[in-house]
Amino acid sequence: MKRKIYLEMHTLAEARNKWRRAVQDRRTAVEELPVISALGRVLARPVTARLSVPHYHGAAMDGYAVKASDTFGASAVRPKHLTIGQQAFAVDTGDPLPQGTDAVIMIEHVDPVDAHTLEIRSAAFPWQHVRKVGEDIVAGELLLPQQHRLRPADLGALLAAGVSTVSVYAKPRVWIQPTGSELVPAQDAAKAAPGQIVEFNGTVIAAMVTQEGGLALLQAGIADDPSTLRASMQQAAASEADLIIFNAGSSAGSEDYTASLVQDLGTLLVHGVTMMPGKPVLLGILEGKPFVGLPGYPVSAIVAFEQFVRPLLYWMQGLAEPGWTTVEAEMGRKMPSKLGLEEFLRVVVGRVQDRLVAMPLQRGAGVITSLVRADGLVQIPQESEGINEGEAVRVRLLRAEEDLEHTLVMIGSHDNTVDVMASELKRVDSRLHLSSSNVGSLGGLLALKRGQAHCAGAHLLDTATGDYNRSYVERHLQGIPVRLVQLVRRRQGLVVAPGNPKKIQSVHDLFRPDVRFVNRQTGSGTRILLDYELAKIGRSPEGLQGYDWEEYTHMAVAVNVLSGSADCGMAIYAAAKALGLDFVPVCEERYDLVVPEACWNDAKIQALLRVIVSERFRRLVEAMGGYDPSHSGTIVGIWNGAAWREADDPRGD
Ligand SMILES: Nc1nc2c(c(=O)[nH]1)N[C@H]1C(S)=C(S)[C@@H](COP(=O)(O)OP(=O)(O)OC[C@H]3O[C@@H](n4cnc5c(N)ncnc54)[C@H](O)[C@@H]3O)O[C@H]1N2
Ligand code: MOO
Repeated sequence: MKRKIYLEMHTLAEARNKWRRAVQDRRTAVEELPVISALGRVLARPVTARLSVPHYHGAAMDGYAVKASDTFGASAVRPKHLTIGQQAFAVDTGDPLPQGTDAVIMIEHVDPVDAHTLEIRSAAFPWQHVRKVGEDIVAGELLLPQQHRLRPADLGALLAAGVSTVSVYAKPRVWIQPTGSELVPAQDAAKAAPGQIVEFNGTVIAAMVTQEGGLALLQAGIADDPSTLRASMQQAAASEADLIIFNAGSSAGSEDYTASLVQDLGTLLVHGVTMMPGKPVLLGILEGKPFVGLPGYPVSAIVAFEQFVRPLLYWMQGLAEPGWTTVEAEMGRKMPSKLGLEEFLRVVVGRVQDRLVAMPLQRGAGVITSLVRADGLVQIPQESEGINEGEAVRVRLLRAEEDLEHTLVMIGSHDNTVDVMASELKRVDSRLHLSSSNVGSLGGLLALKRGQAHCAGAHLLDTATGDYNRSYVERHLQGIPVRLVQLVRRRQGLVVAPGNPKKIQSVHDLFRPDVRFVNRQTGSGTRILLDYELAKIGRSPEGLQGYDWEEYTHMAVAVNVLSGSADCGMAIYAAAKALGLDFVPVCEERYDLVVPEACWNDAKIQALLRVIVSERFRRLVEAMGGYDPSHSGTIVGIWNGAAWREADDPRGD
């Protein structure tokens, strides 16, 4: 089969219009359902009431049923007497009115004179405290229109009106076919070899189908060779499914045959939309059934689903596509975007000092956790070259709007203890949510300067003093009062092969001719730390084998040690632990929370401070290894915007 490159690309608006024109009028079959199992379903026909409700005149209060005309003239000065059993009949709420009565007097408003007589001090008006026939529902009236989605109260009205079954649109049945020879089932995740990928998009897509009212028919992954794909497409087309989704194999790769097959077996409407993520999405009709090829990258698949599958699931049940909840926020960082591509940016959102701030997360379409962590999505129109820092943007929320009030925005350098903080905050108050965006330590300080975060995480070593963060605060936060709160001390050291075969004990050993080192990139905190350690022993990097070999992450350093390419490298303990390597501690660095004075009394910050001084937090952090939390929560400096004031009271007040 010939390799298929995109047909002409469509803009998102064009593609959505074309799709709407092609499939908007499709409806699923109509089925008859018992009312008790019809919650959330959409009526295919109007429903009229079979019975009136109530179907008899009934008492609306506990008391006595009377004929109103018998009570006329009663007053406080001229009370009237009624004979029980002849003029007044005891009734409870809901009882039918005895023959000849037309009103109820509440029990509180009658005075018994004797066993047979009541005294009343005011007249009853006709139909007082009576639920008349048909007060609620009149037999034959329209109870609910068609295309109405049933809610709990609707079910009650239907049953009361004598309607026990309803005609509803069948849930759209959605065939979901993950494709790719590299896929392995999730239960074999631990056995996946390089090049093999755990199949999870199928589950994500099925969950979205369920959430939007469809019925997911999730298939096991299949190899993406043309004959297997063709056979499974034919099977899907012949099935009971109303809509077919194939996942992956949508782009231009040599194994991406889906587009050609759809063209072969049906009609290809769209292949390629100027959106990101989701560009290679494919729309067509396969033997009369709508067909959507969702891209393989998980974020692309989700974004494309929202644009093309979600509306169809509603149309198929006769509903318009519902809108999204959006809020206006201020963009925390400049985000350039490609002209001609509609971009969907994942952001964290929180209210900082009365402004809603949106901070972008990772952009990669393969990063599923960017959607796990995101509070919202910002759509950058294709005619825009990006968003400037401080610009107002519309954010489509992925969480409830009121959650934003309980979101603590943390910006700066990431560390594993931040995750412990986040989960502990939730434990003490399930509403509290820590949203963090990793922009590096310095980026965090700059965000504080712009008032865009409740706190920042920083570990900036001043090589002149050996102290952390202070000189950087002095330089970058002039006029912005902040407090430095120690979060943890974190161990940095030499990652070595298991058993430390080269007996590397300290940075002195890095100069041995039999030791090959792997370094971190210039400007990284760890590189600054190494240089600092070398300076402390009076050595220049000269003669250190591998000093110029730069890797960009702690894990990349550790991987080189694991593979034997290097004998050691400098990294945090967690990186060594993750790969089962040994670790020779070299020094500890301080990781601080930088909290603006303006946020200090914010309830979320106070909750965070309580968490990090807790015994439980210390235990959890200690258990991870490589951390010293013994001074967590200590205020290590109070900066008034121009000068430092020392503080050793752990809570500062
Ligand atoms: N030369 C070009 N290459 C690519 C283009 C392009 O225009 N020209 N487009 C890129 C874009 S944009 C996207 S998005 C991806 C889409 O790729 P496919 O739809 O063809 O999917 P695969 O290549 O098979 O898979 C990509 C990637 O997705 C993950 N994946 C796939 N299936 C699953 C699954 N069931 N569960 C979890 N994860 C899955 C996996 O990481 C694959 O590696 O193409 C670019 N390439
Ligand atoms: O457009 Mo692809 O869907 O980003 O990665």
